[in-house]
Amino acid sequence: MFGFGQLIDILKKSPKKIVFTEGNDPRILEAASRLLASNFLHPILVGNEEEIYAVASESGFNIRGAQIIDPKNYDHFDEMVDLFCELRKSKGVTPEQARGILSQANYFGTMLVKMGVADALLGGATYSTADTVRPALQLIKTKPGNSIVSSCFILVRPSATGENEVLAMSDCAINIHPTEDELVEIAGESAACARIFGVDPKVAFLSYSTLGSGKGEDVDKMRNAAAKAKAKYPELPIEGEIQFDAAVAPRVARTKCPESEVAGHANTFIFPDINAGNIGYKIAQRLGNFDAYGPILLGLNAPINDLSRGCNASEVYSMAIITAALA
Ligand SMILES: CC(C)(COP(=O)(O)OP(=O)(O)OC[C@H]1O[C@@H](n2cnc3c(N)ncnc32)[C@H](O)[C@@H]1OP(=O)(O)O)[C@@H](O)C(=O)NCCC(=O)NCCS
Ligand SMILES: CC(=O)OP(=O)(O)O
Repeated sequence: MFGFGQLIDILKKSPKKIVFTEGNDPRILEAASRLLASNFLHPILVGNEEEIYAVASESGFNIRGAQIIDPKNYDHFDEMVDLFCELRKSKGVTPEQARGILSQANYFGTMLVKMGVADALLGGATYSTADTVRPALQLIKTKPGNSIVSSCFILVRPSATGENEVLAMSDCAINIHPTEDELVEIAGESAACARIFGVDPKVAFLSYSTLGSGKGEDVDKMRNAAAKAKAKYPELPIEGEIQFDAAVAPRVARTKCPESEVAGHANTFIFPDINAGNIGYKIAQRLGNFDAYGPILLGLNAPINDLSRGCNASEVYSMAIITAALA
């Protein structure tokens, strides 16, 4: 069963440094003050020191002991510029352009991870997902063996049995129109992510159709992706194409696809595109009383994660722990 205790235990054995790109956001400062009060995850705040301390003191958060790095007077800035130019040489970036780009906290923070100054990064409290993720895609790149970076939300809600109900939803944040093959990769990565959070994955490739009840290109895409995923991960219970009600409600499953071992019990949901995924996870979060952790980036070569701009300090704290523990 998923509990933050296990992730904190991992960090206690091997404390990590996490960089926050929005160092002067009150939600980040509240989370940083909580992290500083324990000793398993050390925050690095990007921004102007005076400004950060002013916001912290106005908001009543004690951030004494936090490392603050200001791109404007970073000792290793020249070294960072050189490395950036090397990494982006195929794009013909000049040192002057690099200096401008690296004065932005999202690029600067990502380079701190690339240079090994920080182990992990969390951003997106005010930066959009695109602006948080793009530097990572450009500089950190996909893991060997992966063709794309994608993402997963872990949704957690207390259930009547007292155990948490834990679900995984993908890709709600990165790939706008994933292809069949990308959906297969997203499913494999999401199932692996779900397992980390104690879920025994049962994967549903979602659609407006269940096993041929509806027709159309989008139905074909989810059916073909599910078939390819079954062939690629024979050990993984997979169903698709399948509607959400048949995926989660045993009574509906008995009517729509009685033979399926996944239908009625799915817990890892693959959405056809980002429209469905992003709307879907936010409905679960805002109307279904699930806590939503993510987007957790999958297939990226270093632990960097995004926040929703609607996040609160408690979500920042939890996402910081998730990000660093998965490092
Ligand atoms: C992720 C995203 C920002 C990338 O878009 P982009 O920056 O316009 O993409 P580009 O095609 O210019 O690619 C930029 C770089 O990222 C890489 N890239 C783009 N998508 C990628 C992916 N899914 N996986 C791995 N690398 C990717 C490209 O190869 C390129 O690398 P290069 O500069 O070294 O050649 C875009 O897909 C997006 O906006 N997704 C939706 C984000 C969003 O709004 N989510 C909703 C809220 S959570
Ligand atoms: C994940 C997500 O939807 O991010 P935002 O709310 O910041 O757009």
